[in-house]
Amino acid sequence: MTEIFEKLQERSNSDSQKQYSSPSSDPSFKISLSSTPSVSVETAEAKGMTEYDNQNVSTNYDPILLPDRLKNVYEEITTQVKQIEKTEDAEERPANSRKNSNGVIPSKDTKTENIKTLEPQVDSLKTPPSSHSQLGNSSQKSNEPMSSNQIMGRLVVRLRQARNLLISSMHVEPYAVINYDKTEVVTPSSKKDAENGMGISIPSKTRTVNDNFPVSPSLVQSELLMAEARAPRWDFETVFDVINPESTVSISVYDRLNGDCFLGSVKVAPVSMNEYLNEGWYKLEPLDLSQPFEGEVNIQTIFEQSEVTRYGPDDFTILRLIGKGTFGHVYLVQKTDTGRIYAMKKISKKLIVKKKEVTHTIGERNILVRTSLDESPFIVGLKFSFQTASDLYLITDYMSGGELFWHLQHEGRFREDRAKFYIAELVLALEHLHKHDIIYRDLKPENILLDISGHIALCDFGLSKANLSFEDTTNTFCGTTEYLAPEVLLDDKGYTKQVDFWSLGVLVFEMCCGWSPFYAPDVQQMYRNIAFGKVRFPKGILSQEARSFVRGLLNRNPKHRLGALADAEELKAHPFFDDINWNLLAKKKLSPPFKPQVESDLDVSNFDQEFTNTNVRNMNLNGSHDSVNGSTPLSNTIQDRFRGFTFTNKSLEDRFEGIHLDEFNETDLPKDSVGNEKNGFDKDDPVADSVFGETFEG
Ligand SMILES: Nc1ncnc2c1ncn2[C@@H]1O[C@H](COP(=O)(O)OP(=O)(O)OP(=O)(O)O)[C@@H](O)[C@H]1O
Repeated sequence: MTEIFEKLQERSNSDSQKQYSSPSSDPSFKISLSSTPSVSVETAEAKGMTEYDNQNVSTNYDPILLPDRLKNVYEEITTQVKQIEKTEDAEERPANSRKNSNGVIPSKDTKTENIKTLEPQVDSLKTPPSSHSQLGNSSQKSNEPMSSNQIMGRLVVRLRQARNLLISSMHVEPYAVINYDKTEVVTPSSKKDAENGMGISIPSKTRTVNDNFPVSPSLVQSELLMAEARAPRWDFETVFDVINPESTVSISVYDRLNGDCFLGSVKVAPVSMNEYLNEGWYKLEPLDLSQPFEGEVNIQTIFEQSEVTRYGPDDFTILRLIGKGTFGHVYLVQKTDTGRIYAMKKISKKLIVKKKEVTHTIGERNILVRTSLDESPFIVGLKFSFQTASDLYLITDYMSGGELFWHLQHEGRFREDRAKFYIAELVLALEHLHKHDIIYRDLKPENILLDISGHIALCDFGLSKANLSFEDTTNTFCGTTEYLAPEVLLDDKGYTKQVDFWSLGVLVFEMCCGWSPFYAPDVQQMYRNIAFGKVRFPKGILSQEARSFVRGLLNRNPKHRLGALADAEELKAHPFFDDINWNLLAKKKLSPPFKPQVESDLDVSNFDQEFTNTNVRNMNLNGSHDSVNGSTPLSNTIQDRFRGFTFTNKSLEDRFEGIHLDEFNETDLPKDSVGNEKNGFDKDDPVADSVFGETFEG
C-alpha cells in the first residue's frame, strides 16, 4: 500500500510539470466539466397511387408522376384550363407568358437548365446498391477507367428530385443529407411551387367549370397537392473532393416539417472516369427492409479529374478560428477549387519538436490516414495532410455540431437515452480502432465531436497508440487525469486496450450525472479516487442497466472489466444496449436524439466564441503564430522526421507513403502536470449527498 501511495505521489509530482486549464466556471456543474488537457509522456432515403414509367422527367410538372386515377383528372383540368385560357383574352395574360403549351410554368431555375443539357436520353430506374454495370446512361469524354494512381479530382453530385415518396400528408418539407466519404451536406428543403415554377393550374371558383365534372375541385386540388408533395424537387448541386475512389454517395431524405422523419435513403457508386455523367432514378430504401416502401430520387454524379496532385496552405482560405490545442490552432477553412469547407489543424513543427511530440503527431496523421481508407463511421475523416518548412497541416471534415463537451457544459447532463446513443456510437468507434490494433487513450467529451446530424466523430489521435494487439501492453503514462484507468497509474507491467473501456465508463457516468466520478480539484486526490475511491450513483438518474454497465466498465481489474474477454462485442451484448440495433447504428441509420442547430456549412455557433470571435481576416495560413517559430530554420535532420506527413488525393500509394506504424517510440519518461489546488469538489456537499444513492467499488 505504501508503495502504491509512493507511486501515486511520484506520478503527481511529475504531473506538476504539466499544464492544466482551470475547471469550468459553470457553478452548477463546476466540478465535473473541468477541461483538463491531456497528459502524456511525449505530451502529446401512392404506390397505392401508382406505378411510374421510366421516362425522363421534364423539369416541369409531369402527369406521369400522378396516380392513375388522377391522370384523367389532370388531363381534364388541363383541357379546361386551356379552354378557359383561350377565352380569357390574351390581354389578361402578358404576351411573354411563361406558361408552356401544357399550361405549366417552366422552371426558372438556371441550375435546372444546366442539368437538362446533361440529361441522358434513356432513364432507367436504378436499384441500389448500384454497380458500374448498372449504369446505363452516361455521357463521357474518356472511356478509360482511371488507374488508382490517376484518381484525383472532384465529384459533382446533383440531387434533382424525388418521386412517389411515402408521405402521410401534403404538408411536408423534404430535404436530403448527402454524404460522400464522411463529408456531409444538407440540402435546403424542397422548392415550393412558387419557387420552382412547377405549379399547375387548378380551376378557381371564379372560373366556369364543367357541370359534369366528376370530382369536387377541392378534392382534386388536395389530391394534386398531395401528388406534388410526393415529388419534391431540389435541383441541388454540391461538389466533393475525391479522396477514396471506392467511396459511395449516400443520400438520405428526411421531412423537416415532421420531426425530421426519415423518408428513405440510397447509395450510389460514382464512376471515376473523367467527366463521366452518371444519372438515373434510384429506389429509396427504408430502415427496415422487411417493410413495404416506395420512393425514388433522381441523382446525377460527374467525376472531374483534377490536375492538382499536391495541396498546400495557399489552396485554402481561412474563415474562422474554432479551436486551440496544445500544439496549434484549428481553423474553419474553405478549399479554393471545390469550395468545400473543412477543419484545418495547424501544428507548429518547432513546438512539437520542443515538446518531443513528433512521434505522436506523425502517429495521429497515420491513424487518421488508416481510418480514412476504410469505413470508420465515427472517426473524423482526414482529407489532406501537408507541411511547410515550419508547420504541419491536417485537413479533416468539419464537424459543425461542435464538441460534446460544449453541449454537456451548456445542458449540464444528458438524458440516459441520449447518452446511450453517444456511448453506443463510441463503442463502435472503439471497436473499430481496437480491431485495427489502435488504443485511443484519450476518451473525453472534448475529443468527441458532433456532425451536422448529431452523430459523433472522434478527433485528436495525438495520444493514440497503434500496433497493439488484444493482449499487448504499453507503458506510456498518458491520457486526461479524470479518465485515466487505474492500471495506467499503478501497473508497471503496462496496460491494454481495456483502458479505453474504463474511460468509457467514466464518460457514461459523466454524461448522465453531470460530473466525473473521480474528480477532485487536487490531482493527487483524483489519483487516489481513481485507484481506491468509491463511485456513488446519484438517486433516480441512472437505470439499473446503466448502473450495471458502468460497474462493469469501472472494474479496477482490467482482466475482469467488461470487454476483457471479447472486447466491444461484450459491451454491445450488455442489457444497457437492449434497445440498440447495432446494424442500423453502424450504418448511421438511427436518428440521433439531438440535432445540433446548424444553419449552414459555415455555422460556428457550436464552438466557443472565445475562438470564433478571433479576427482571422489577415491571418496567413503560411505564416506562424507560435512564439517558438522564430526565424531559425529547422535542421534537415529534424525536417527528415516529418517526411511522409504529406497526404493528398493523388494516389493510394501516396497515402501510404510515410506510414510507418511501427515507428512509435515512446521512450520518454512519464511527465506530470499541475493540479488546480482550488477547493472544488466537496464530498460533504449537502446537494451532492442528497442525490447520491448507491456506492460501489470497482
Ligand atoms: N474536424 C473538426 N471539426 C470541428 N472542430 C474540430 C475538428 N478538429 C478539431 N476541432 C476543434 O479543435 C479542438 C482542438 O483540436 P484537437 O483536439 O485535435 O487539437 P489538439 O492540439 O490535439 O488538442 P489537445 O491539446 O486537446 O490534444 C477540438 O477540441 C475541436 O473543438
